Amino acid sequence: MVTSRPVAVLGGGTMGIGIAQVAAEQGYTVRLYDITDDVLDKALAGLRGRLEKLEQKGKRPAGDTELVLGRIVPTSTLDALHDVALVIEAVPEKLELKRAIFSQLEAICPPDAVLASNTSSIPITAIAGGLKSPERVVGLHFFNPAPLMKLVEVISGMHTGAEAVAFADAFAITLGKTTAKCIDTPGFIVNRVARGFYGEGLRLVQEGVATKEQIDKIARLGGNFRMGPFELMDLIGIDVNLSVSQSVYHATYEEQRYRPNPIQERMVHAGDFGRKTGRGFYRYDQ
Ligand SMILES: C[C@H](O)CC(=O)SCCNC(=O)CCNC(=O)[C@H](O)C(C)(C)COP(=O)(O)OP(=O)(O)OC[C@H]1O[C@@H](n2cnc3c(N)ncnc32)[C@H](O)[C@@H]1OP(=O)(O)O
Ligand SMILES: NC(=O)c1ccc[n+]([C@@H]2O[C@H](COP(=O)([O-])OP(=O)(O)OC[C@H]3O[C@@H](n4cnc5c(N)ncnc54)[C@H](O)[C@@H]3O)[C@@H](O)[C@H]2O)c1
Repeated sequence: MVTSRPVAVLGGGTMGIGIAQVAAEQGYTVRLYDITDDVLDKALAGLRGRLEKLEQKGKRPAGDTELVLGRIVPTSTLDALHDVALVIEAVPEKLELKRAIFSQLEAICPPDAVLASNTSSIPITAIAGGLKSPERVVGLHFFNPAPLMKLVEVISGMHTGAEAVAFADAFAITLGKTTAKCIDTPGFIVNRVARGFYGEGLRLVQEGVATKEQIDKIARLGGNFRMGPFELMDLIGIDVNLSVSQSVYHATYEEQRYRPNPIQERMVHAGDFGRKTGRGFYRYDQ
């Protein structure tokens, strides 16, 4: 462990709950913040269900579920973050929302706390812009599902300090992750590389070349990907994926190869966000 003080995770959605889980598994006390107690209850009930299942299968030691959950303290007030050493923000991929939260964090958290964002694509420099101490803002980009994926990108914004990078990097390593340091470039590394995977899959469907089912199967069997692009977009969240596409597109001064696809936009309008809403490119039991 890099600190005995609590760490905070902001947002108990797809990513936040997974990050809270891995931190709690390594002994960190986690303050999990979300907007309502109801959202927090649902997030923790989902985590309990997943942990209990693994415990029943003998994949985790008896009593482990209670131990891990006991270290996650839910809160719907930001003031509860007054004693943390590190914040990992995982709220929706919207710049204005993130900026508003970071400005509150700066006033509430101890002056030495490192403020990290799990953003997929928003420049760390833009999240830190306007803060009094941008040197403590860093990107800590986990991958979905956070408990299983080994990589974490550690991103330096224009004014990120070496101490914040070192602390965030060391923290991720204590979670058993492999880190990749990178500068604040649109989509960082993985999301930049992956734009073609989703974008070309969507174009093939639009052109009537193949169905989403065929493309997913071919990607799995012919490319040895764990999931095809449509299965993966459903896992990530169509809303999140669209935001990432928009963000990379705008950050590259509208390079055509990154242009978001209207199929994604229509699905977001319809509320078909993928696994988390039960319907995306495929249907899921809720
Ligand atoms: C957009 C962002 O900025 C960046 C990103 O995150 S891009 C997305 C990166 N992620 C990927 O590419 C994921 C690719 N897919 C996969 O790795 C796998 O398909 C998968 C791990 C999601 C599911 O695995 P799969 O074998 O198909 O299904 P499943 O049998 O349900 O799960 C396998 C194991 O993972 C566990 N698991 C699945 N989802 C989990 C979750 N959310 N949390 C914890 N454990 C999970 C299951 O419990 C199961 O464990 P067991 O074998 O010990 O019983
Ligand atoms: N989904 C992915 O595959 C993935 C992977 C890596 C990084 N990310 C990034 O992580 C962040 C979160 O993504 P997600 O997929 O977990 O989103 P999500 O939609 O699943 O969850 C977002 C959570 O934030 C909460 N929230 C909304 N407004 C809030 C506020 N003002 N304060 C606190 N919480 C608030 C919501 O209630 C929800 O629980 C985004 O920046 C996203 O780009 C996502």
